[in-house]
Amino acid sequence: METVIRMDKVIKRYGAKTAVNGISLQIGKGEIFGIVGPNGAGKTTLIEMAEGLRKADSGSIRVLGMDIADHAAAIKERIGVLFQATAIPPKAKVGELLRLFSSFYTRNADLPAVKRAFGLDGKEHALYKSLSGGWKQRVALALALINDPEIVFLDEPSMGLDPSARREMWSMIQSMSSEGRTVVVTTHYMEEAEALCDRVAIIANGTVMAVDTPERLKQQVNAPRKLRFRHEGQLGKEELEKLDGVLGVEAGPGITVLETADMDQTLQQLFRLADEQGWIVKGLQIEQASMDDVFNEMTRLEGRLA
Ligand SMILES: Nc1ncnc2c1ncn2[C@@H]1O[C@H](COP(=O)(O)OP(=O)(O)OP(=O)(O)O)[C@@H](O)[C@H]1O
Repeated sequence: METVIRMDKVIKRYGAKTAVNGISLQIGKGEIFGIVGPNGAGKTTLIEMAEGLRKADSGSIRVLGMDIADHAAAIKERIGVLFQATAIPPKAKVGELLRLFSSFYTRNADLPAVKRAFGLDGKEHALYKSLSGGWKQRVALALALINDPEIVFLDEPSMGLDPSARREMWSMIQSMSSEGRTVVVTTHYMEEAEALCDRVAIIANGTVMAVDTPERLKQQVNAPRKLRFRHEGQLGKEELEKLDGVLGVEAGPGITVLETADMDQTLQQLFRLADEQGWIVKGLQIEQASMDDVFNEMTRLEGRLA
């Protein structure tokens, strides 16, 4: 895959605070790449350095094959940025905003197509400030595409949106990617990273803790997994607690949940025990680690290293 963003040992300090501490990342053409991390992890600083809005103290950032330190103007022509609501003139009408932002670039998208894509056809005369949060965000996304960018940077695109507006936002971001654009998105929401992103970098304290697909991140994490099953016959809670790897047992009426640190061992021993005691395991479900588990594990690990 062609690399469109390459960061090498990037460092950014604000006085005594090191906000980005030697980050190296490569992002491929057409990827939806997520950057997640707790508050103050350095997400905005990182993304704004790649946009050319902040300067790195050391290391290099190449965007579309050019060094951002030398070619910021040329790169800005070819990237799109999600403007925060506060950066958009509130008394402007939607149509005026689209024309105004178009005038900032020499290269322009097909405006009617952008309006159609974001459902803004009937909204040209609406005042930006009169729109709901979801519609404001549609306008901001349309503005981010106004120069037909190859890469779109979205810093917290679904902040403050309700769940249905958030889902609409996801599908608009997916369309950007299916048009061949690369999308770099920061988020606090692990479920968003999982639903949307091809790969995710988890950052904490200015450092990359892990980069991979959500699926592989979940497989790597050492979080306890759950085994949920129904059973026929009398089963002893104490014996279940003694199985290798078991951390906890919730034995409700008809349903039992085992939390285990060693799924393979627990599974084998569970069936052996059922056999010995003469009861039957039914409807067995294995609950995977979630992206929240991944996030908690990675940030906990970072706390231990810091
Ligand atoms: N302009 C600045 N001057 C001084 N310190 C800053 C500045 N911008 C960010 N910081 C500090 O750098 C660290 C990283 O901030 P940054 O905004 O990049 O993190 P973030 O991961 O985007 O956080 P959030 O999720 O809260 O937006 C924080 O400790 C923050 O206080």
